[in-house]
Amino acid sequence: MIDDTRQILSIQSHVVHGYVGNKAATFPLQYRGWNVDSLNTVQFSNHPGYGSFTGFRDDKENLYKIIDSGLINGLNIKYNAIITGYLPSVDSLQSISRLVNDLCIKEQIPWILDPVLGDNGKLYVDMECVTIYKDILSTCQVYLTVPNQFEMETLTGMKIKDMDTLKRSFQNFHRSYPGVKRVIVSSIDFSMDHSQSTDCDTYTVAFAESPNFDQFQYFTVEKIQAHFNGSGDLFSALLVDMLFPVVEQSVTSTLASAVGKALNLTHQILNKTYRLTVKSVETHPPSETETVPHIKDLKLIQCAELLRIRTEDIDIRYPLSQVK
Ligand SMILES: Nc1ncnc2c1ncn2[C@@H]1O[C@H](COP(=O)(O)OP(=O)(O)OP(=O)(O)O)[C@@H](O)[C@H]1O
Repeated sequence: MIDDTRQILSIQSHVVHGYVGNKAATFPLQYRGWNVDSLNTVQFSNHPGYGSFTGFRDDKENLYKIIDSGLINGLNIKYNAIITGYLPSVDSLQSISRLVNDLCIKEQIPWILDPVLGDNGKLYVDMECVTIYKDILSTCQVYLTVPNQFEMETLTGMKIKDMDTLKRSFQNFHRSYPGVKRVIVSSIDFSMDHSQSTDCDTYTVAFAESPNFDQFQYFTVEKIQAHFNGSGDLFSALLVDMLFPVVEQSVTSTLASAVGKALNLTHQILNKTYRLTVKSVETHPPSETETVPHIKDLKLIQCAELLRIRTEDIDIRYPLSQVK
């Protein structure tokens, strides 16, 4: 019998309660046939979105030793992919990124980098991390990066207001970070710019790949009227799965089809989470500062059956467009 499991190193945050970071990525990946080596960069009681939390951050020496002496030189593990998310300090971001870059180049491992900087106009890391991420992206070999709109704007130094500025931001990105092969901007909300009379019932998920960052493709996706924690971590985990299916299954041939399938599955999970949370949403309406309900915990366990679907059976439900 052929062992067709794949092996991933997932370097992300951990919460004891809830589903963000490694907790959002591990279960879906395991369910879809991956051996997940999850290296937790922090251990917090819960997502900071709850308003309060306790816990601790691991330091760069520990994280470095676990990867270098433990997993790579100790056990000689060969990974099919490495994903990096939240790293808790400037030091750990710098040293772990260098280590992962060297390893990925030496062993030809695809590196999926989530440049965790912030969301909705706000930085939630030290300002210095922006400089470090810029440095990493301009000097390293990255298979795929998945910034959200705010992160793309921060990394390219320009606001994304419409298709024209989005196009320029992809061009700027490629000029500044030529070693990054693929970029997917996970959710662009043109209605955030109140001077634009765009409809706010949809998101745009846009992507471009080397060598041609002068053109990009995008899906227009219907918005669920809620703010979810962990959706980005879930989406990048599912993307990895769609990009590297087991050899015996039909191979997902294009970035567009991998994005389309990952979006479909993400949305089914978010929709089910929304439905299952609706009762408590009704009893806990959005606060005065929020315009939509804040759903802090994905209902991943209740969505287990959704995760069983074979990659080739997942439809691409959203319209795909291209800008040249
Ligand atoms: N309210 C929503 N309605 C529909 N889709 C959503 C919604 N929120 C997130 N998504 C989907 O999940 C994907 C990833 O979410 P998002 O872009 O918000 O990630 P993120 O900002 O990195 O999130 P986080 O870091 O909080 O997990 C998006 O591409 C989008 O398709």
